[in-house]
Amino acid sequence: MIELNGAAGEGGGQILRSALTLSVLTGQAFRIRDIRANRSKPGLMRQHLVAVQAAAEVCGAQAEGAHVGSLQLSFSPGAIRGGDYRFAIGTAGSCTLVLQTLVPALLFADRPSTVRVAGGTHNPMAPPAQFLQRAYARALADMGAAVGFELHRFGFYPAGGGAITAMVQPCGVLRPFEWMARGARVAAYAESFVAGISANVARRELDSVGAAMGWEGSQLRERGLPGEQGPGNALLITLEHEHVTEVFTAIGEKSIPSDAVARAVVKDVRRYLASEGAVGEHLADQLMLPMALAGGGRYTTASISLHARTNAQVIERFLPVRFEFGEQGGVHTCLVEAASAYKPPAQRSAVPVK
Ligand SMILES: Nc1ncnc2c1ncn2[C@@H]1O[C@H](COP(=O)(O)OP(=O)(O)OP(=O)(O)O)[C@@H](O)[C@H]1O
Repeated sequence: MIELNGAAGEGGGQILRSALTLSVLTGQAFRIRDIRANRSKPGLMRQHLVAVQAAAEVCGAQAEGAHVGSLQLSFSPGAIRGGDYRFAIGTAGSCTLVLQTLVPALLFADRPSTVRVAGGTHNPMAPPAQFLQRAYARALADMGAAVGFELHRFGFYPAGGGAITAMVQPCGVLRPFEWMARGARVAAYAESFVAGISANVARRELDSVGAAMGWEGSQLRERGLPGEQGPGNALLITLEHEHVTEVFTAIGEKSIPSDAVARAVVKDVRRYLASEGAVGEHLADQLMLPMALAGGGRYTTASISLHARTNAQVIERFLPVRFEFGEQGGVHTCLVEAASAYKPPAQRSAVPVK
């Protein structure tokens, strides 16, 4: 039984999600205490609970302590089964974070899977659906994984009501990959999605982005959505480079002027472009688990977050891998080393136990 402290390091829901994915894959049970203990609403929130329930369903696990507000959880996994799954968060909690818990596990299932999750699709502090479609799926494809994401309907806080489906093909084994430079620019554009609020919001946000970035015409895309998918607003900037695609996001709120929403996303884009790092802050922490499964990999980024370091520590508890972080000339590197790539139980002689 692996014992985890849910308040260690950055102390967020990621500790739980990485543990769930790796428990399903390695067959190792775990117990976690002090889940999100330092957060203003500690313990399991709906999004985390659905991640637990979803992970349990895909492998027939036993879970104790799986209820909203719970600070402790025990999880004993069974064998993973591919198939067609549906989960509903029931609030605007993030669908994408639930999907990121299941997708790496289902890559090693016995057959293809689809997973439809209903809830929030464009939340602050979580990847928006387009991040999964453009940035995350592309990086997984670099490692040999065929994963697609379909956004059926937007879901914004507080109503939720959005839905995304992940389509996952078993990959057999992931291959190590290196993202050391982003390469030449292929495309750059901003999109403002508005649902149930004035189209002027989108226009003002895009005008501000255009002025700040020197962009015009088709680089500034107004995306009006059916009113019943709102009210809500998300401003996204996508940068497609030769080797990496990044998506930067700001979620509009009633109390925040359009100009401030635009400034927030432009600041993140400028920070990324000012660095030689290939991947942005969020992709950096999301690549770590698949890289560990691939048994190797490396990337450069502007800085390594506490979130990423905490994630590395959790991954190292489940897999015989070692993360190393370095820095040269202001560019940070994350390297993962392992004797071999992860293989599902049918292909390996023994479950890797640390
Ligand atoms: N704008 C964004 N674009 C892409 N990914 C994002 C963005 N904002 C946050 N993320 C990702 O969402 C994940 C959030 O993890 P985190 O543990 O903070 O979430 P949580 O479960 O909501 O936890 P908590 O509320 O405990 O902090 C991280 O992988 C982070 O990189």
